[in-house]
Amino acid sequence: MMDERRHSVDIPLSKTLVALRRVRSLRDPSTNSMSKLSAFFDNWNWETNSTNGITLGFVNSFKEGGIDENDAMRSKDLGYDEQKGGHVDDSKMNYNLSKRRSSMLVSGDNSGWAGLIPVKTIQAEEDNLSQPNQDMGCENKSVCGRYCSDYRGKGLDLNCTTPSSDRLEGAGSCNEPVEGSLQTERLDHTASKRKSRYKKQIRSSRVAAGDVMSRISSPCLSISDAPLEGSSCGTSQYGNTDVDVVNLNQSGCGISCCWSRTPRFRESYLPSDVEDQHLLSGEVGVMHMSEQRSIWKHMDNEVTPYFDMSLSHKFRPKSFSELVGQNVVAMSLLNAILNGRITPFYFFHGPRGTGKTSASRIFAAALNCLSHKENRPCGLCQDCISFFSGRSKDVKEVDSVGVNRAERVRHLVKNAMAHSVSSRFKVFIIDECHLLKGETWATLLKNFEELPRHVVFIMITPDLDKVPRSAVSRSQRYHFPKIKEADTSNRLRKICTEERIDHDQVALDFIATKSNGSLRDAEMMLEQLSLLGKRITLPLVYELIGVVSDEELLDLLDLALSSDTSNTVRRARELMRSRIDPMQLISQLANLIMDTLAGQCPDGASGIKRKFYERHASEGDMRQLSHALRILSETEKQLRTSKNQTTWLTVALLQLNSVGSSTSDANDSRFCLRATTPRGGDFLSTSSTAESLKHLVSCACGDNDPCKLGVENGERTLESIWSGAIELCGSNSLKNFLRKKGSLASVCFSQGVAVVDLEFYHSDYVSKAEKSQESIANALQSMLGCNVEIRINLVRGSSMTKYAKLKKPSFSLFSCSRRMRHDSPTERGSDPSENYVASEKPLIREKSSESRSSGCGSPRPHICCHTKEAARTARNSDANAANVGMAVPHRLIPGSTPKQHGLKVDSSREKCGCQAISAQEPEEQPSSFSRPMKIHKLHSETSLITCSAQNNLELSIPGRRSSEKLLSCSEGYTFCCSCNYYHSCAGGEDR
Ligand SMILES: Nc1ncnc2c1ncn2[C@@H]1O[C@H](COP(=O)(O)OP(=O)(O)OP(=O)(O)O)[C@@H](O)[C@H]1O
Ligand SMILES: [Zn+2]
Repeated sequence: MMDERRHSVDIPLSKTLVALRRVRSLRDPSTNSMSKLSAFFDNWNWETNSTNGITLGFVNSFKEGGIDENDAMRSKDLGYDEQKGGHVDDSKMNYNLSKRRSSMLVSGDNSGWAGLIPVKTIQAEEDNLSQPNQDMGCENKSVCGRYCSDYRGKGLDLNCTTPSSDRLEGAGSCNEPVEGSLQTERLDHTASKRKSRYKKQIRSSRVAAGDVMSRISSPCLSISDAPLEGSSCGTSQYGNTDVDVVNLNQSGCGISCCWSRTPRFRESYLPSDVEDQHLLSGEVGVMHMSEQRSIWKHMDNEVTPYFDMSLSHKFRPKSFSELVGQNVVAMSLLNAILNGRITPFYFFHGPRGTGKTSASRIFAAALNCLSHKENRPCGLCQDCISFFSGRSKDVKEVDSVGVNRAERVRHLVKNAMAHSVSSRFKVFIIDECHLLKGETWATLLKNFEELPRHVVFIMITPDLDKVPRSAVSRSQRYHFPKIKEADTSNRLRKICTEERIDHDQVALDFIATKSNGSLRDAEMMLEQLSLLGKRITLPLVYELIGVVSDEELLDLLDLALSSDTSNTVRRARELMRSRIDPMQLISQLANLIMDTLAGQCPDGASGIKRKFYERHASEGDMRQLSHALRILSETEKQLRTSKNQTTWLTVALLQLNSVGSSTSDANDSRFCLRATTPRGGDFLSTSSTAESLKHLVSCACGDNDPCKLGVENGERTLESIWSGAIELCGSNSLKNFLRKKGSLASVCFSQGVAVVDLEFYHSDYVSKAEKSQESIANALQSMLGCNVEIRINLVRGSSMTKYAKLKKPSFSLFSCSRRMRHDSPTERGSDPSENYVASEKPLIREKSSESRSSGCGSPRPHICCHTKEAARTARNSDANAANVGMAVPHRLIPGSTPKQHGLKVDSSREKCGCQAISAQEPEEQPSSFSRPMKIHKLHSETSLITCSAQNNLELSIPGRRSSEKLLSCSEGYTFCCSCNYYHSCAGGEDR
């Protein structure tokens, strides 16, 4: 038509010529007619202009008559400015084109762009699917992969997008014909490049075609089957319930239900919905990616520039077989359908991103699928097509927020009661149903019994506990567990292959690990990484998500477990200063330790990791690691509320090496340092608890004669601690006194408290020390960095001979006198009626019998088993002892006698003036003792002891006066703290 209105835009000549060539190339060589984009380009007019060269004009061939408002608007949108009449920015033009097309589509305006590319033309192109034709203008079909195949699978030979690195170029050549034309100059330069790829593309196109076939089992819409209902497909069965999502398809369709019209932001405003929206629209065959993008812009108030679908939307499963890692659920749901065992209420619950929403849609489709085959939804039948194209009137996704209003839920129920339009089932999918109010649930449940058999509610929630029990108990519940790492990893690999994302498998594995069972999270992470445009490698993943590499982690853990305090601090600070989140670091350390404890070296673990596992396989290491794990878990809790996470994490790391590898039981963190030699010589100085504890650790880790090593280390450490503590004492006289007259005999760590034994060789010194007890305790506390309980012991007979006697190796090793042992009934022996209170067992053992008697399987003699309760009691007891500043007796192990230990036994009590009062009930006999006890009176002071020949029990009498002595008894021998000798007292009678 000559009077057709033309709107012209000036573009540079070179571009125009290339564009012309390009337009020609769009013609089908056989018919010489414009194929895919013919209608579109038929509406562009190319003309020369004397001043501006060639002008590209838009011909409104779809309007008969002259200018109308739309035309004017279009011309404006195209960038034509009559006043200026000059060149218009290409990008602006393209943007306006998209925008305009979008608005026309959304508003149902068929007169303009929507009509430019008749469905028939597209349909015709469908036939050429397997013949990749450059002339069709889609040179990147092969690259487009899933896109092309998907759309073709749906009978929509829409434009293509090029994922990954080819995206931009693809966009130029495929998605945006106009843009493509305008940019052809650039593209032309790359023509040779494209040519070389052409062969590849042909091959890939075949793959794409194959993909269509492979997706036959998926519910893909085929246009030949699809009734293109246009914009007037009837009134929604749901009427104006208004409970639906925002209905962008305002063109009169009235359908307010669709396949993926979830009202949540992430659903509503992401590309898959646009895909769905496009499927919803009457113009299914005419929408191009550019148009989709325009819609996305429109949907997002034209703020967010979308260029592509997110991976998680692109790869949303559309059949049960595509659901990853939910085989049980999928099979169960499918069988329910096949056996006709459908209930009105279903709950899909489980962690986020595990496929609940996808499964609910698949289930809804399968419920109405008309196929007689087992593989449902077939994607081919009438119902599947209308469902997947978003035109199903019987499946509805309900916004849980929207439905929360009373009138809406009533409306919903009313609609549910109505007959389904064309399908067998009327399905309501309510996502995030835990957000429903009580009254909404009440309304739903009130009508539950009356619901027709054809109504199915699928309620989705991540947390079933937040849903009323009354609703849950009436429903079938399907739990969607976290997706296994292997499944996630496989899925990611598949996506990478389809999307041509260059990757290292180990990086994908790591993403799978970090996604915590959420496939969506994994896909999102992959997407982020793919956007970097680099090969996805492990370091890249580390960098993106801020985790520490294996090497760094193991290095740090090794330092922390060793005594290298300064390097531990330095390394930890370095890591956290650079990029690592302390919480993340703790979690990684914990995972590493857990793997080591479980003895699992993951397949594919790095060499360095493997070595670490091998290095920490001994029993001592295991104990150390399990304690480290406890420290980390406590720190993790602390970090959650702490503002200074870095500091506290560093503190925790420093504590890792304080782990009692000398502890025998994971429940008890006690360990002990004990001096074995008389004090004297130069004392080593130490600077920190960690430093002092390293000796202990090395003791426990040593393979050769650990006791000896432990003793030596312990000795050195004690000296260091003592000298350090003395330095911290305020007064010089106290310093001198402690230096000359006192020594540190042992330090026992238990439950964060250090029980310190100090020894003095004269009672005067003891009393002097008692007077300065507070200062000494403070100094030791500063030195050890933890709470301290001190016990001031008198070592009688201050001669070194006596001292040396007490320090005989076999004895001194176990002279941490407050070790607790709570024997099991079998260990205790015959009488189960014996009522054991938290008892303290002598820890003095013969070296030879250590491994046998320790009960914890440890070969280390200074290790024994403790229970928490025993430890607690011991601490109380120790505290009491410390409070009174009394000497603590040494203990004997069952079956041994003092003589065997080279200890003096005083058979004539008169020697020290001890008087044993036999057969006298104690005034404060604890009820827990079932056996009669003997009370011995030593000197004039009353002490309570137990004197059972079989059991070695010691009483802790609450409220004991300071004058009372704490005694112990072993195999009938009692240690008298007054005379420092053992007395025999078996059965209350001296032996
Ligand atoms: N089991 C799965 N199989 C395949 N893809 C999955 C699976 N789970 C999640 N995905 C991917 O994650 C995306 C989101 O899944 P979906 O919405 O079904 O999860 P969801 O469990 O409903 O999550 P939410 O609880 O957050 O709603 C899907 O588009 C898909 O790409
Ligand atoms: Zn079907």
